[in-house]
Amino acid sequence: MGTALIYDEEMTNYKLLWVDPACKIEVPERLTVSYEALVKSGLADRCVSLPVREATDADILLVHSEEYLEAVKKTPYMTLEDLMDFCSQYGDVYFHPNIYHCAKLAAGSALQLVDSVMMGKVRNGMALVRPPGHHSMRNAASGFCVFNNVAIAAQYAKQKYAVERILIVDWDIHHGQGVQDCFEDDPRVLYFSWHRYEHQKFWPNLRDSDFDRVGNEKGAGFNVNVPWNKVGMKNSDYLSVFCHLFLPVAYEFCPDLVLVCAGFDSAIGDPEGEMCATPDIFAHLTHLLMNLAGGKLCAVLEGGYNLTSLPQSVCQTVQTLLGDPAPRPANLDGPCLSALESLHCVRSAHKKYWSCLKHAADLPTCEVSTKRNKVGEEEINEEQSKQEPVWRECPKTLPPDISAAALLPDDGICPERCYSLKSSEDLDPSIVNKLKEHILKDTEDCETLSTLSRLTVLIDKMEKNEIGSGLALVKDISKAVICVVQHAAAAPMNRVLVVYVGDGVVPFHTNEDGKTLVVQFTTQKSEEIQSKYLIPVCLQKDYSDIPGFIQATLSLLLPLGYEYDPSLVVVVQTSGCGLSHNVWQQLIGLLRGLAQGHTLVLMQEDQNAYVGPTASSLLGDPAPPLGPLEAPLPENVESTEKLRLRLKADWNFLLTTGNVK
Ligand SMILES: NCCCNCCCCCC(=O)CS
Ligand SMILES: [Zn+2]
Repeated sequence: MGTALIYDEEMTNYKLLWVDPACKIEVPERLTVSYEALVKSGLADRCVSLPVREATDADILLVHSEEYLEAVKKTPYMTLEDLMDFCSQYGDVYFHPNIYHCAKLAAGSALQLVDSVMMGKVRNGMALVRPPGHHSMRNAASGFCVFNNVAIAAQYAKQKYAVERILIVDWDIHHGQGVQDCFEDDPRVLYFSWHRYEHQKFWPNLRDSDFDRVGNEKGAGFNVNVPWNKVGMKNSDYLSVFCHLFLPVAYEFCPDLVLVCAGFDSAIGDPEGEMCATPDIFAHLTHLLMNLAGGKLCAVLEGGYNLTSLPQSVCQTVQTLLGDPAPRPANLDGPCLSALESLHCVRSAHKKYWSCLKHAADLPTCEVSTKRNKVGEEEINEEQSKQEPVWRECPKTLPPDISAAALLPDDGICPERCYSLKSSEDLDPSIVNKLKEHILKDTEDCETLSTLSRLTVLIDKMEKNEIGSGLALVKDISKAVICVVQHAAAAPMNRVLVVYVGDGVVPFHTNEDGKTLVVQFTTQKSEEIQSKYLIPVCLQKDYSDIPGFIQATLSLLLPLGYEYDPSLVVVVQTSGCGLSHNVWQQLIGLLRGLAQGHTLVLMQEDQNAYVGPTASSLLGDPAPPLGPLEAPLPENVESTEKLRLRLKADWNFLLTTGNVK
């Protein structure tokens, strides 16, 4: 199934007709540069182009009042001074004779996305629209927004498709107070928003945007606000909030549909956001949401005012929706202190509503710590913040010709869409000799020889990005792991993350050079941590505690993986670990966001039941939903938390609170 793209140049046919400094950044070129970038990069052609449509009165009345709609209907016939007068009753928004028409198209585009995703015509999609929507209220326009496109889409999905649970992720740099207002007592709509706040000094300057606004009555817990109290937030800050807050809560909620208020004023260079996250981060944010709701994701453009970073961010988002692997994230150095304080506050405000946060630290006793700068927190000095920010544009990556290769026993059936690495591949004698002297000293059995040499061929092709990912069923998994790790780690720049699922001794020791990082999910009690690079995640009894496994994956494995930033991810499943296919697919799907999607899965020969599910995830198919998650086993929460507290001295991404001590 494909990715929908909705765009119509009619939505560029309105603009600011008078002088208003607060509104001058919202220009038609925002849409044209974004769409042109999609065309130029070839991404538009890979999408399913859907036509726009006008939202009807009934659609708009799902969120807005009749009197507001009637008032907006009059604007096409207003004179210039009437229009200016009409705007003065609202904040930071302008009207134009054609904006009502465009606002109906913007809202209608979001509905087109919902229809095509819910009817299974496409897997996901993006709508490039203006005017944006997330600030507009039931009775008022606000912040360049006329109708609340995403809120209308959510109400529409509930009404027309009886969708039980909808997640709205608002990564725009402003708080979508219109969305919050619409759903704050609705437990069927979970709203995530981060936003520049600066202790209420930033627009829209609302007390209701702070972390303690968690929703009302039945909706308590279903409104999650992450205030950024400083500018200059970076990729690490955004990823930390996803790993330690948004994703654990989203997986517990288990939405049937994900809507994204895709504003890109949270990217570097934007005059409103003044943040430092680079456009490629949106590939990761999109990727991390794509294994929710069976991949049903509708992204609707909100803000984004830097005409260079906006198109780059839009391309990163659409390319990921199409299934291309995300680029390796550049220099992640961990969350800043201010971000950690915000994260700490939000997690403690929500710990009573979400079992995945039950263990979260309580608010710091001196609540003031979120109100003033911590001593020593470096201030972005004045002239530095005055300079025009520059960033390296992410190199255009074409997806590899072969997305996934399978290395199976000769009688194995290669899953469709997978390339089969047959044993007929002529064995390169140099590889064979190297293997003989290094690994296969004694045994001469040619089957192992053939398997191992094909594995090294596979790794070389992945390194050259000729093949994206691979799966192999092998007889002797220890030998295979040793061979793969040695071969992959040999190249100087390479780093290999080995995710070991199942008991048994890891068949090689990780030396302190950091070339390999092993994270082992095991049911055996772990003694002290041997090394920074061999991390035993101990899950009690078996792997039946799915919430516990997911919690460890999201808040331990993923942050470690992002900080380690491997060039290859090797996932090893030893037999009998009994992980359910769906959980296994979530694990593979999430890990695919690392190493530019270069994931190699090694399994014992007797596990060909996992071949299909593994291939599906390696090919970028969304993993099936797990269903709403119960509370993880207390002993698993405890052991994972203890491990995190022990490791956070070495790994910044494991921090979740401001008191970094
Ligand atoms: N009144 C002082 C100037 C503040 N500027 C606010 C502009 C609204 C931004 C809305 C937006 O970007 C939608 S995503
Ligand atoms: Zn915005």
